[in-house]
Amino acid sequence: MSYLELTNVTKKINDETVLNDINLKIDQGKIIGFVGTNGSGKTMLFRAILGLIKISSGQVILKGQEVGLNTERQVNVGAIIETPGFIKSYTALKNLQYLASIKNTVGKDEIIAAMKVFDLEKVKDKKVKKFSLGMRQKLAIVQAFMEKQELLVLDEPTNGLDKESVQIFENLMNQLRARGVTVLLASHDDRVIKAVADEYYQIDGGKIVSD
Ligand SMILES: Nc1ncnc2c1ncn2[C@@H]1O[C@H](COP(=O)(O)OP(=O)(O)OP(=O)(O)O)[C@@H](O)[C@H]1O
Repeated sequence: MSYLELTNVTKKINDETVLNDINLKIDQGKIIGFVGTNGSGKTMLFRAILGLIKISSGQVILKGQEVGLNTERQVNVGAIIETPGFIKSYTALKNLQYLASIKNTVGKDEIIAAMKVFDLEKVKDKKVKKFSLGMRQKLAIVQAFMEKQELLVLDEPTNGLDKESVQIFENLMNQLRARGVTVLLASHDDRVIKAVADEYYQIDGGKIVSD
């Protein structure tokens, strides 16, 4: 059985079919890209994989467990889905410590080590409200991998990142792959995806149109 398997996944909202009979099999330890224009269904697909929406029909199975709205996930998943919801009056470090306190698997030292990937340890005591868009995005990437999550679901992770930071992101993806982490990566910019993904799929109108 594949690590992640989607079978006939369809999501209808009112009269619109936003995911249309998606079938996917993804092996552990791969970086899989999803490319598509605005509104093609990438975020909705990720919501279905994360169990954030009730799909209209079909099935999502992650590591042998069906993903649903009311099931507690066994797999530790890191995600960036839409605008990261940090507490703006908290510092960067306090935000990450707060998120880490939910599972309580990593402490301050590990969090700071993860921040160092993007040089964020220098601004760890700065409040997130004073962060630029790119800095927030880097913080979102850090929260997605800082607990050594085994699956990362990253929607437009390089949004707002400068060239140098995109390069750091690409290096990070290669390091995570070497550690056996599985990454799903969506972007309307196929450059990053082509640079890091083992395979990628094109999504159009809620359908996978090519791979
Ligand atoms: N809350 C919602 N209610 C109704 N329709 C929605 C909702 N959210 C998304 N949609 C529709 O679902 C479709 C897929 O949207 P989705 O957000 O998955 O696209 P996307 O590929 O992630 O686009 P982008 O590149 O802009 O992030 C679009 O047609 C959109 O209008």
